[in-house]
Amino acid sequence: MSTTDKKRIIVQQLIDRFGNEPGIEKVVQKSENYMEAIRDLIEICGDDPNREGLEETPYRVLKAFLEYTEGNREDPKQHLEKVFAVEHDGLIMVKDIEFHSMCEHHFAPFFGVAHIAYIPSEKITGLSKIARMVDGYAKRFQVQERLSNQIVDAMNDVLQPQGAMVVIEAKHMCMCGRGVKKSDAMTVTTATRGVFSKNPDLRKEFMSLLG
Ligand SMILES: Nc1nc2c(ncn2[C@@H]2O[C@H](COP(=O)(O)OP(=O)(O)OP(=O)(O)O)[C@@H](O)[C@H]2O)c(=O)[nH]1
Ligand SMILES: [Zn+2]
Repeated sequence: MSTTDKKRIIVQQLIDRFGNEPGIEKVVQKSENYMEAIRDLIEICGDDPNREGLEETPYRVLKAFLEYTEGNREDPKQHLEKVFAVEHDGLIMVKDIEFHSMCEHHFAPFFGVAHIAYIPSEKITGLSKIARMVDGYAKRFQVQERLSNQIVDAMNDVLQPQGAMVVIEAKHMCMCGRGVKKSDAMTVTTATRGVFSKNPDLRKEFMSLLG
């Protein structure tokens, strides 16, 4: 495939993602600048952007970044808005929700699992919708703490439960092959709202359900 064909594909992908919003030309221009910058980066790193394996890399990288940041182009709370009225007074937990995110400091992936629990008031939502909401916040340039808070706030704002809690366990690639190089380090964050903030027994129940 020729370079022109590949550029056309990227432009088409941009149009698919951004629609015909005013500003699309600007996005396309910035994308071209960015792809030139990636070629410069390859040179700065001491390699040849024209060699076969790297020739298409600027396009691949742009495509990959559009995918990593898909969540910027949606409001993840909307997934939760399809609610049901079911009487349930106990804890509802979805655990081991796999996610992949992107460290905003190094543009290195961080990934792991989110465990989410809530005690409803009147509204409950579909279980898969909770996982979709997690993806929407993960697919952005993130830090783990903000991801935890955005998830628990979405649960709290849309479902208005008695309380909600999230625990995230993740591995940060920026701490593995570079920098401090601690490949076994796992980062655990928690965020609580409502009754989970006030009641240590509920937090214990959450933790015991995690096993
Ligand atoms: N709190 C928090 N820190 C993060 C997260 N992801 C990456 N970091 C940290 O962000 C920090 C950025 O530190 P800087 O000193 O500005 O960057 P750096 O020189 O590349 O740091 P090193 O990684 O220590 O080499 C590092 O300590 C990372 O471990 C995250 O999700 N939450
Ligand atoms: Zn990082």
